[in-house]
Amino acid sequence: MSDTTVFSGKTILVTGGTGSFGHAVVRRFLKSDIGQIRIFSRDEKKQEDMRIGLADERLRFYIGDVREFGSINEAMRGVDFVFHAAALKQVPSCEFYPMEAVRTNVQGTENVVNAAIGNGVKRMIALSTDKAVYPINAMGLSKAMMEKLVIAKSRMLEPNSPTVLCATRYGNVMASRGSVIPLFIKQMKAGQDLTITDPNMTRFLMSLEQSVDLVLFAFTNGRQGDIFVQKAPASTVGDLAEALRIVFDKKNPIRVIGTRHGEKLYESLVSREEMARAEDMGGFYRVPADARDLNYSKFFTDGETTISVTEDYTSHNTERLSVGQVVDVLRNLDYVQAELRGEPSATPY
Ligand SMILES: O=c1ccn([C@@H]2O[C@H](COP(=O)(O)OP(=O)(O)O[C@H]3O[C@H](CO)[C@@H](O)[C@H](O)[C@H]3O)[C@@H](O)[C@H]2O)c(=O)[nH]1
Repeated sequence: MSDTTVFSGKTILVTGGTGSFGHAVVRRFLKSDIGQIRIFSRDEKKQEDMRIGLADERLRFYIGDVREFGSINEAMRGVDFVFHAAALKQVPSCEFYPMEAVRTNVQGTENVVNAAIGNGVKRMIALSTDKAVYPINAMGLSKAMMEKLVIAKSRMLEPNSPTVLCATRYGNVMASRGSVIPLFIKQMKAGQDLTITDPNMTRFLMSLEQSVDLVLFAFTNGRQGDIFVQKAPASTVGDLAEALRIVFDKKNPIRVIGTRHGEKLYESLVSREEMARAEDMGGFYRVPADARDLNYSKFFTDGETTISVTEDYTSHNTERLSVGQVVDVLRNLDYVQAELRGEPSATPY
């Protein structure tokens, strides 16, 4: 890791640290001369598996729930940097239990932020999703509120506050647990039809490693209340299925099942309203915190002329990968390589 000097001897805390992102970020940090990594999560079994699997004395495990201020506050003592990944992220479960999404994603984040401020943490990066932009499902809505909360809290901090609060947003992580790539592979291997919702539906494609890159970019470049997005290519679901059939040399028929509850034809990573003030940083966009203060004038009298002429940044208008390009991307994924070698359960968590 190139950021060795920033993290030398420091203590970081990862909420939701036993999940896919947690594993990826921890593996990255263990290559550096980090002082201590604290994993904060609810599930003791997953913590035990991680402790045994990674076997590194710099790891510390904290059982707790972001919903309980006391538990996160205790884990935050003496911490320099926080990566806040704990969340309810399944669209259907949040849809059925929206208050559970509020409790974890909104109130839990408030606890994390308050504990970070109270303990003089230097940087706190919260992980959000493209589903928080123009949200239509409870998961996205709760993540949108999480972002608003981070920004509102950051606005209330003194300019010289030792704590900087930021967020990152990313799209679908390829081959993550329960996602469409493992599903299609399972269907192909079982000789079943590939169940496609809508062949023209698009999603941003990102690897787990890129999600770590994004969070570290936010870490290095973040100013108070910033939201960071990494530019990413997209593909249609139809092309993704076709590419997987090529990679696995299968001819399973396609069956169109229609759009599922709570899902969109395409996702937006940056809204039109945000694009009007976003800073293009090459591979990334920085969306600075809305500078309106509590005198409210900009909510009522001072408008923004550029908004109407700007487009949002979506999986429909970003770089579109061809089937051949998706094939190349898939062949590079560890998960796909393991599946091709016939090593199932390549996702360790
Ligand atoms: O049987 C299926 C399942 C999915 N898809 C499509 O494949 C794409 C990706 O689907 P999926 O991998 O399920 O991702 P999303 O629905 O975009 O979101 C998933 O990934 C998010 C980020 O990890 C989670 O928060 C959500 O709960 C989870 O549904 C979408 O266009 C789906 O319509 C199909 O065509 N057929």
